Amino acid sequence: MLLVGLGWLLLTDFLGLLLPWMLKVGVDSAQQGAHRQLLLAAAVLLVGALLRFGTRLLSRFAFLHSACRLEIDLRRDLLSSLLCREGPFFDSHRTGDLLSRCTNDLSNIRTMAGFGLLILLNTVLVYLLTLSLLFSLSPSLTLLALIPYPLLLLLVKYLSGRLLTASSAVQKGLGRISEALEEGISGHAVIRSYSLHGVRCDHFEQLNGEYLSSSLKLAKLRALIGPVMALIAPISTLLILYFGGGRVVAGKLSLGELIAFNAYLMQLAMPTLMLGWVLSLGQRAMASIERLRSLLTPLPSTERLRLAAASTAPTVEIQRLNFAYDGQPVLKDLSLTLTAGSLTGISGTTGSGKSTLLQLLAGFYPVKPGEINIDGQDLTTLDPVEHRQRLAVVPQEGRLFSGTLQDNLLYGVPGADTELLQRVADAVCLSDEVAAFEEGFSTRVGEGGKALSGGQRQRVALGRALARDGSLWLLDDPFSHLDAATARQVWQALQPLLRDKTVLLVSARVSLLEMADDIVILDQGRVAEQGSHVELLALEGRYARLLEQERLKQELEGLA
Ligand SMILES: Nc1ncnc2c1ncn2[C@@H]1O[C@H](COP(=O)(O)OP(=O)(O)OP(=O)(O)O)[C@@H](O)[C@H]1O
Repeated sequence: MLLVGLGWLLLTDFLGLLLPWMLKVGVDSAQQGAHRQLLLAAAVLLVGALLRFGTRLLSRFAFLHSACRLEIDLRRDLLSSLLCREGPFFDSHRTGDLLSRCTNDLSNIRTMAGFGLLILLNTVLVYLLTLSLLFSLSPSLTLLALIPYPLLLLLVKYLSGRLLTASSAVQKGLGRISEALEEGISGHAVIRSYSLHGVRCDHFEQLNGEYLSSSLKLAKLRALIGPVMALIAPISTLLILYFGGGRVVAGKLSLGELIAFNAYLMQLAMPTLMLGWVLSLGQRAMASIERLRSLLTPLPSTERLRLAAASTAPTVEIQRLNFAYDGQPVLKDLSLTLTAGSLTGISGTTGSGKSTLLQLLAGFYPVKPGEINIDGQDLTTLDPVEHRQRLAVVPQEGRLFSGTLQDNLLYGVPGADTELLQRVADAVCLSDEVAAFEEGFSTRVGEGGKALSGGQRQRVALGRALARDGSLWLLDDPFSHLDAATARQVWQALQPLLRDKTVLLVSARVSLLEMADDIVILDQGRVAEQGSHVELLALEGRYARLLEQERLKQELEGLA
């Protein structure tokens, strides 16, 4: 597409050369009283102008078309690259900033790749073609006309550095504004309930102020470029008028040639002016490319093992697992074995590292070689995509996606039949509520599932995992939003379906762990107690206390 555009551009610029030449022929013919030649020159001029209109249109369309395709390709690569990133990446990048890169930065690159590139190539072509014609008309006059141009080059060099710095500052500011907007909109309920409307607006005002001052700085620089460059054309014209006029008087140059010379020189003026604009555009695009480069850099690929039998329940061995966020230790020397097809329950104090353990098993954060083995294979050597294909993960806040209940329940198995949908809904005790919705499974859940209750959201997230039918289940407190009776009912309905799976269930409600083959109580990243329900009761330790507390709480709630 670019090559086609370049072809049309070349034709446009060739036709551009014809026009001043016809002016020369016309003026010289008029001076000699050759009426027919004058008419012919005028006719060629008219046809040339019309043709140029067409070729210019086609060249622009081709360049803009290719830029749009580039933007689409880059956006697709960006999303695909973002979705491959692990937990640490998302911990260190803000959503608003990432959104700004996927919108504002891409738009800067598209503008440069479309109009910017068109103007740049046009400038090069016009300069090459026009200069060769100018030289053929009068080499000495051409050299005179070019006197101011080295000044232009120096100016371009000086301004480009300053423009790049100013553009980066503007784009960073835009990233901060997007971030504040994103947080303001998604956190609107908290902001209003804490009456922080004024505070947030003041903060936004401050960010806007910073953005304004960096934008003004950039605008001043950009405003300066055009007028400074516009000075160059008149200097050249002045020199040509004085020295060229002298030659016409001396009879060394025809009037037509002087007029054509000046017209060609004028043709250089526009691209020269546009060069300033392209320069600032180019610097903005360079700053954007820099911001996108880190996101688009492919992750280092290591030779990963293919899974032997991903569909059978695996045995997971955790050996002396240590993990820290930013140097802050969370899991310390943790060792645990989940035998194939067993149910392991985990409870413990808040912040003891339960969710972290699940995230590590899902491969969201890197672990050291040998710390986690699945079916005897080191997790760090496994193909992450294949590893995740056997997972059924229910995170603490099971995020739903805009769409219908059906879309969400079958999210992991698009295109599955409605029979599966009904089975899944039955298994997570959601069928009665779905039947009560006017539109049944076609009910829209709203952004993030906000049209559903917390308990319904959790059951949809459970159903989504069930439909996926993984062999390693990682459940992170999936019943926390359900009342004790419903939680027990859902868990009892679910258990028979998980019989041949390896399941790790984190639950703050220890009573749900009674049926587990192995129960682990975590405390500050270490195993505080481990055993079966009977063994831990006999121990009369933390587990027994937690169970008793829960029983008393339920009795009190019952009395109330
Ligand atoms: N992405 C993160 N970046 C930095 N620190 C984190 C991150 N996620 C968790 N932590 C910290 O790690 C510790 C363990 O958190 P984790 O969520 O694993 O605990 P938990 O046992 O699941 O807690 P809860 O029962 O409250 O859900 C906490 O101190 C928490 O502040």
